[in-house]
Amino acid sequence: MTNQQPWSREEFEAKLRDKGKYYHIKHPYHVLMAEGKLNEDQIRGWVLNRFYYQVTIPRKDAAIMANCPDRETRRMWVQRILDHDGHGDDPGGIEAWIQLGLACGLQREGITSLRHVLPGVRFAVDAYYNFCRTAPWQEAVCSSLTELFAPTIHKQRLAGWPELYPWIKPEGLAYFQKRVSQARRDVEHGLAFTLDYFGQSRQLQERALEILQFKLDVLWTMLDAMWLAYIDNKPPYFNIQE
Ligand SMILES: O=C(O)c1cc(C(=O)O)c2c(n1)C(=O)C(=O)c1cc(C(=O)O)[nH]c1-2
Repeated sequence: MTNQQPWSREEFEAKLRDKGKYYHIKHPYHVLMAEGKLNEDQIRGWVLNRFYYQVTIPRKDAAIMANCPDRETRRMWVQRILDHDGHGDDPGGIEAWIQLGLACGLQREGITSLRHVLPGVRFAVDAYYNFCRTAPWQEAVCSSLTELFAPTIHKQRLAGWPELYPWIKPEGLAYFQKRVSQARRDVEHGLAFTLDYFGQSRQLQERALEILQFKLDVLWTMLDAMWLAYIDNKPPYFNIQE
């Protein structure tokens, strides 16, 4: 418990943004990816595993809505579900991610079956889902704020991949293009809400930083599991003789 004065809105925002130094853009797996040093299987492994994150996002957003009695917030939040699941003529982000997989030479069924998802990735993503399902909805809103840092990583892939990974069909990159503006819009709402709600006391502000760190841990841990499996070639049970 702290009885200290809350940080000013600007100071609080700066502290949230400073968490960007722990974003998964800095993880060695992403660093290799951005340098064009991943082989085809390492890119495919990432796409297959990240698919579990993609399909879980609209489920966690639906859980947040179910917990949220505020109609105005729900009216904003529902857009996130539509972005990923699609609506009307828009096939949505999950389908766009499948198209990325196909552009990398994967089969649709291999992606959607989730059979290539590593246990460590599953546990990390499930931890995010369960947090959003069980935490107060205000905390769940705050946990989406890693999206503050997402446009940079999407733009990095859009700029780099065509030259670094010419074997990936360029139409597969449409997901990243879409997310640049969608993440900006999401974060405008999520950040304003967090600054207002968690800005009420120093204790709440510190809680917001803790929640953001938890989410950074989720993203980092997903890549740790992928590193062990696809860079070190030590997937679970690799040393067990049948
Ligand atoms: O490719 C990425 O590095 C990345 C990161 C994140 C993120 O920071 O959580 C998201 C996404 N992509 C993304 O595409 C996405 O739709 C998304 C939703 C959320 C969220 O927490 O609600 N994060 C992210």
